[in-house]
Amino acid sequence: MVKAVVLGAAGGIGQPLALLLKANPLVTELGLFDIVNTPGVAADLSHISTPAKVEGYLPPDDGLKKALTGADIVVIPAGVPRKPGMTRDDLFKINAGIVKDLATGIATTAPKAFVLVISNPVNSTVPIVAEVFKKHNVYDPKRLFGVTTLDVVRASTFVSEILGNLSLSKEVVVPVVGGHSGVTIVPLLSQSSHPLPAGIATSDYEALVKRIQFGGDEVVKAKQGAGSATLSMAFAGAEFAGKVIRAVKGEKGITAPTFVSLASDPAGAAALTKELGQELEFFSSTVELGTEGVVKIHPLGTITDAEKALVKAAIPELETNIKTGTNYVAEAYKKAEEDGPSRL
Ligand SMILES: NC(=O)c1ccc[n+]([C@@H]2O[C@H](COP(=O)([O-])OP(=O)(O)OC[C@H]3O[C@@H](n4cnc5c(N)ncnc54)[C@H](O)[C@@H]3O)[C@@H](O)[C@H]2O)c1
Ligand SMILES: O=C(O)C[C@H](O)C(=O)O
Repeated sequence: MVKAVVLGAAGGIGQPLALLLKANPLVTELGLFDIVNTPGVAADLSHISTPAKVEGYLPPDDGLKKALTGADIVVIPAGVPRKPGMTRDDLFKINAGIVKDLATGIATTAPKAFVLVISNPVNSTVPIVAEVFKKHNVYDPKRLFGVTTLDVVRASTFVSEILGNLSLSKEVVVPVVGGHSGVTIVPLLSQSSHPLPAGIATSDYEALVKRIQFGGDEVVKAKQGAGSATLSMAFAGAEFAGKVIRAVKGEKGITAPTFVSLASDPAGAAALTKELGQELEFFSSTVELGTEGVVKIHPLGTITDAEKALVKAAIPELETNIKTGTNYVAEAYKKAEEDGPSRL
């Protein structure tokens, strides 16, 4: 039995993600929560002939609590998307509060659930969830993931395009490490399961790296103000959620790059920290998944000088993003204490 819950389920990502989770035969219950439209989305999905029982909830009458009760895995795509000219950090002001409130709901109702954060800026929203869970004394770093799978999906697609064979894209595996925004997105193309053409021009390699790092901008620009990636994100989110579910059900050897706390595997973190040359609280690296979540954080391994430079360039922004999330929760709790009795 697996209950999956989507928070933000009526949105551009939420709806197709809920569809793909409904199509996953391992999901037996699907809880959908949003501030609008979930009863309609749930009624629609409930007619699909797969095992999951679907329920939609809204905020009145404790909808969040009802959606989360009994949750095994919670995926969060709630929040505002970018418009042209915005960075993911520009979303922080609105999305930080949304994610903090939803994390409070999870901490109080489903503290053992695996939590997959899609809401941007991921480099900051994941630390927000961690800090809220710490405040509620329910933090298990092995169970919290920032979803960076879209970067991996893009890398597979763009590499297979360069290799002239899109049908390869399902098989092409490129570790993408670091974080999920601009220069913090670091594709390790030297470790691609399918090497780039021998003698690829430096300018072509650099253009590919840039396209993977800024693939989100391509979609934001093409949507002309109507939002950011939704369908490709739903595909990526369902892919990652599917891996977590399979691992939790006991399948061995499942790995994926994902943005995790380095406290989730201190031994793996020690090796990674040595490679990075400094400590970071969160980092996206290839992670082995198991029944309790993170089993092992893999090191970067052998990488080229160009990739070392990309990793180095990612670190300052990652550090700032992580601090932004952590400080936000500290300040919110401090303010709540000063203001007196609160709902935190
Ligand atoms: N991690 C990634 O790779 C990745 C990829 C694409 C988009 N995103 C991010 O995902 C988020 C959602 O994008 P979208 O295109 O689906 O946006 P959207 O506006 O289409 O949908 C967001 C949904 O969240 C809901 N929502 C708002 N406040 C809520 C709350 N307090 N509780 C529950 N639901 C709430 C809205 O009602 C809406 O239905 C954005 O922050 C976007 O930047 C992340
Ligand atoms: O680009 C965005 O804002 C959405 C998402 O993070 C993406 O990578 O497509």
